[in-house]
Amino acid sequence: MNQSKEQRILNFVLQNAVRGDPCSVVDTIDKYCSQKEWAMNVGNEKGEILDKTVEEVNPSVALELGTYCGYSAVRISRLLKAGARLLTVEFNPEFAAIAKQMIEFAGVQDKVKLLEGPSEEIIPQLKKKYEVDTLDFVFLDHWKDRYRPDTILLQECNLLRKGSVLLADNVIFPGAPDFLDYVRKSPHFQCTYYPSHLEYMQVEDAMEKAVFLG
Ligand SMILES: C[C@H](C[C@H]1O[C@@H](n2cnc3c(N)ncnc32)[C@H](O)[C@@H]1O)NC(=O)c1cc(-c2ccc(F)cc2)cc(O)c1O
Ligand SMILES: [Mg+2]
Repeated sequence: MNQSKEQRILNFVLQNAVRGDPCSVVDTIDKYCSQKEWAMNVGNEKGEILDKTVEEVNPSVALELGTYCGYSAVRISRLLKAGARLLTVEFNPEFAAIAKQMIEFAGVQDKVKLLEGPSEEIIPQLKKKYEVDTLDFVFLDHWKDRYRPDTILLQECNLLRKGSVLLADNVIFPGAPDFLDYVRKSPHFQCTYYPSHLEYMQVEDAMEKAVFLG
């Protein structure tokens, strides 16, 4: 049976990146996806906005919604301080299997916990099952029409505290208009807009940062 695109991306990393070096894994995925096959990783341009936000927040507990192949899980976890952890959620079993191997090859498996299932089921389990108190940082990169309901769910589950930072990918393309409307109109969020481009393309995209005010 011929390989999936995600399997081809993983194989290219296994053959060309340096085991245990997260930066080389990130760079190798970007090389493959810009030169050979486009894929929906956050990419290097928006990845630098992600890096700056993670460095600014310096989270002890971070959540990612939408792991895909693990590109941003490796990108985020490489910046985490000792003892900090990233929980990343993916409901497609094929993608989760690829991401697990990507994370292990990069050598960040001790910082990353991959949770397989839909965000709407996993978010309500974070406190009791995954021993989360509150989240310092959340990267939203899953189905774009889930950003708003899952942001509300995070609030309902008391997973956000004063200063928790949400960063959302693709708020322009494919777009998350209801999420933008919600956080920008809410008195509980302070928002910042970061214009950028769709990964590996010259198409306009952007990221939105929403800081929870309590
Ligand atoms: C949604 C995907 C990312 C992943 O999210 C998982 N997922 C979903 N919903 C849930 C859930 N509810 N719980 C857990 N996991 C979940 C899924 O299985 C994918 O692996 N991301 C995108 O679709 C995406 C698409 C584009 C894009 C841009 C231009 C085009 F012409 C076409 C597509 C760009 C991007 O930057 C993206 O991020
Ligand atoms: Mg994205």
